[in-house]
Amino acid sequence: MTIYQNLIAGEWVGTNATKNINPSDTNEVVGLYADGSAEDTKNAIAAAKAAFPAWSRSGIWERHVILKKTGDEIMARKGELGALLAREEGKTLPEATGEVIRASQIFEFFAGEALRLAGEVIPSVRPNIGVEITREALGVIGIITPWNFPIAIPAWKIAPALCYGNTIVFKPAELVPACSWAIVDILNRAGLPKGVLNLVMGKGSVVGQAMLESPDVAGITFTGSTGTGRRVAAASIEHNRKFQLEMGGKNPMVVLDDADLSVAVEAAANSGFFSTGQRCTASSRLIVTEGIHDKFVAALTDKLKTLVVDNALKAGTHIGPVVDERQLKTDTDYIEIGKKEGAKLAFGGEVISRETPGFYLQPTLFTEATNQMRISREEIFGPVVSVIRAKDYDEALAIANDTPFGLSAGIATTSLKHATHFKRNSEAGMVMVNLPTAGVDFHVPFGGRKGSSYGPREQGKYASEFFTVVKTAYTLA
Ligand SMILES: NC(=O)C1=CN([C@@H]2O[C@H](COP(=O)(O)OP(=O)(O)OC[C@H]3O[C@@H](n4cnc5c(N)ncnc54)[C@H](OP(=O)(O)O)[C@@H]3O)[C@@H](O)[C@H]2O)C=CC1
Ligand SMILES: O=C(O)CCC(=O)C(=O)O
Repeated sequence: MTIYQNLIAGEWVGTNATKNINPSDTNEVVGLYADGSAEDTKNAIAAAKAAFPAWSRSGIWERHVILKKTGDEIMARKGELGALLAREEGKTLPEATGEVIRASQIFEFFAGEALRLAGEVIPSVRPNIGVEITREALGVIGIITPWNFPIAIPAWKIAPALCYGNTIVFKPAELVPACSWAIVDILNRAGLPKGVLNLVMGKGSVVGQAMLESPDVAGITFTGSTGTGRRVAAASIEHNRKFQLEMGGKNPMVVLDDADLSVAVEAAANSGFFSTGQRCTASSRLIVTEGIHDKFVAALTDKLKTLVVDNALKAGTHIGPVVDERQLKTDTDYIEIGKKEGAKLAFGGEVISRETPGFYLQPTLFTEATNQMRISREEIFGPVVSVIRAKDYDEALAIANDTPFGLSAGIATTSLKHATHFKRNSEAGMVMVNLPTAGVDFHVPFGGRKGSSYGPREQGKYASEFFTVVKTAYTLA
């Protein structure tokens, strides 16, 4: 098997490799991907540093063309890349293809943004002096991404970094290197100068750690677990480096007595179980008021009975496998914790076998949970959801906000008064009314509050806040 190599200073390098395994069929090796070293990371950082002066002063048309070409190629290859994503991560083919389309749209969006870079010219408070406010590129950006969105998250970090004139060292999650390799290959062929984008696949504890320790990395954008996020923060403060963290969620969805039952059930099933619950925006706490509680639980349970858990590539599959054995163990451990805590297992809870050997878990619903249980407080990151009773809207809102996280929050209601109040008073970065808590647009800000996020928002034009530094220049006329 050929080894998909790392890209360092414009050269494909690396002979050590790890296997990328398909979680729907563990007999299948998706490919062999380079296992980079700390030395590789240092070389990549040096290459990015050397490429920075020229790229940060490159013309906006050059950046536009490269980003546009990349978006176009990703879209043209959406079927093939969608299948690759489904094979390496376990998302169903329609979900994976949707994610590939989203990555393409992100590149198209930032291709447009490159042509809209602008500053401000304003008068000084002193006579005969002009003031210019501009945004300049930050420098070498370290990009560390998780396994759950193998193409969209790299896209929404790489595209703005390049658009605003930064150079990059990119370390994807070890479990899902294939889509990352593919977009780096596309960008490289689209004409990026050598050293502007460097790919170092390998272990977080080796490649990621070497990035954290380098004084030459001016900014790190990270998505992943809270534990690793804290390491990124501590190391970055040491180097006076800018950093941006997107971490976990324990996102609530409130269902009120006046909700449209079918809207509420669709939103809850999508939020909690699609993408196998492996989304930081997934809703794993359904907070349901007394009047609709029993009807809602019955209808959601009926819906879960119809969902097919199977190989991600198979037509008709609604829920693919869990990403790997370690995450499956985390999920099943939490199911045991939920039972011991006294929550009622209303549906699922079992690991299941399919035609191909993989990490298949039934969608799992607990009822009679309280917000103090560990299953209600800690991010599980699997298809495991709890229903918590609330006596009325006020109590439901209080429970929704009683969490260390604050990424997204949803409400199912037909009341304008409650929807408006919830949008205003939810302590989350993203609020959804009669919609799933997961599945966001590519052109508007993404991010949360409290323990979920740190630093400026990602995506849309708000991304410039992280990827640039502001300069104020005064000139005597
Ligand atoms: N908010 C989100 O979107 C996500 C949240 N999670 C949460 O995190 C849990 C664990 O997932 P996991 O993949 O282990 O998350 P991690 O935080 O370990 O992984 C995220 C990224 O950080 C890298 N990394 C790991 N250790 C270091 C380090 N010391 N220095 C720098 N980079 C490092 C990883 O590399 P490598 O993969 O090679 O180890 C990966 O690229 C999940 O169960 C879930 O709760 C996970 C993914 C996404
Ligand atoms: O819900 C989405 O669309 C994005 C979720 C996400 O970015 C994540 O889970 O990391």
